[in-house]
Amino acid sequence: MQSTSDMIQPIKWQDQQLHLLDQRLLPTQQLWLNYEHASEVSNAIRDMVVRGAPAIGITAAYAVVLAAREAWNKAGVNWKQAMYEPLAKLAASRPTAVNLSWAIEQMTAIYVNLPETYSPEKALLEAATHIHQQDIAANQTMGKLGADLIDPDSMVLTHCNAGALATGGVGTALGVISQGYSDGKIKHVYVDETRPWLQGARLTAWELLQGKIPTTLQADVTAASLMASGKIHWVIVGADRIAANGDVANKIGTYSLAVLAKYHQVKFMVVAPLSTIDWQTETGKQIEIEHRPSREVTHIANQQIAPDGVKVSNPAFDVTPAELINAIVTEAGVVLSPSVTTMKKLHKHN
Ligand SMILES: CSC[C@@H](O)[C@@H](O)C(=O)COP(=O)(O)O
Repeated sequence: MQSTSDMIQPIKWQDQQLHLLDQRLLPTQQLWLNYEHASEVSNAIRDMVVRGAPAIGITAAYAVVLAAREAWNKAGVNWKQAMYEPLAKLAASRPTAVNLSWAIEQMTAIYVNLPETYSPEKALLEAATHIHQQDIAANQTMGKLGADLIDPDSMVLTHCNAGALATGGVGTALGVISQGYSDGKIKHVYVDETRPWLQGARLTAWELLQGKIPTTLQADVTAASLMASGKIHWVIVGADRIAANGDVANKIGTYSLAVLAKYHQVKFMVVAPLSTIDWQTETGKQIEIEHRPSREVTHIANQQIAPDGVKVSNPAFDVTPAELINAIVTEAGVVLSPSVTTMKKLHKHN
């Protein structure tokens, strides 16, 4: 499989520290930041040093290890109580990507059963590493399952960044695209720049070029005329949270692409691990949408582009109704025409 991730691994645990590739500076600078304190990792997630739902979940799992070490050093046998505050801050760092609370729940389920009388660090590091490895394996499986749905010589459009930078492995949407390219299913990828944070221009275009996959970057507003020209066969995106009925929260602009795709008879694929499915949330209407600072819209690369004092709306995500989606690809299988009923086949795997 042609991989865009041979050189890209945004999250590393080394020398008892968490190392994150600062995604705010890509593609022009590659700077690694080191973390020893859980509260600093919470700030890193909030400030988008690391972003993308699965990557946020993996980072959070390692942050729980740091929180446990600090709790043990500070409170000794009372370390479990001392975990509450740092984990509450971690859980609040970004609200929409469910992988964050999923990872904290997985780690909590481990630590509640650990003895109080010795350091929890080793056991929790094993659990965090397992979450990381699981995501790498899920990416590989999803890549194959998604690529199998695509006809040879297809052209695809992707939005935001759902690649190696957003996950532990080759990526979700970009995992399918990499696999599809090496299988001869995909011959060209169009990438939305993804205003306002420009994940597409800064991250996805960079990853695809490293994988030597033929790529065209375009302004988000180009999608309609591109589809009308007949050049796009699939839109392939990731997800931040999938409700039990198959509604999908993903980067703002995903919903408009799904509406456009329906109108132009272009197929629409969502690729996400099981950790992105929130079975407690019945429909997309209940998903909390993060609103981010105005400055992301009024400025580009620290350059002001809007008048002082203008009112700004900056929702980071939108919800695509299940009825606009042709396939949800997970590591446990593909759900075609997602709905409450068809999604049920995945539930037994969670
Ligand atoms: C595999 S990542 C899927 C999503 O997390 C991705 O498409 C996305 O919307 C990321 O948003 P971001 O705000 O950059 O964290």
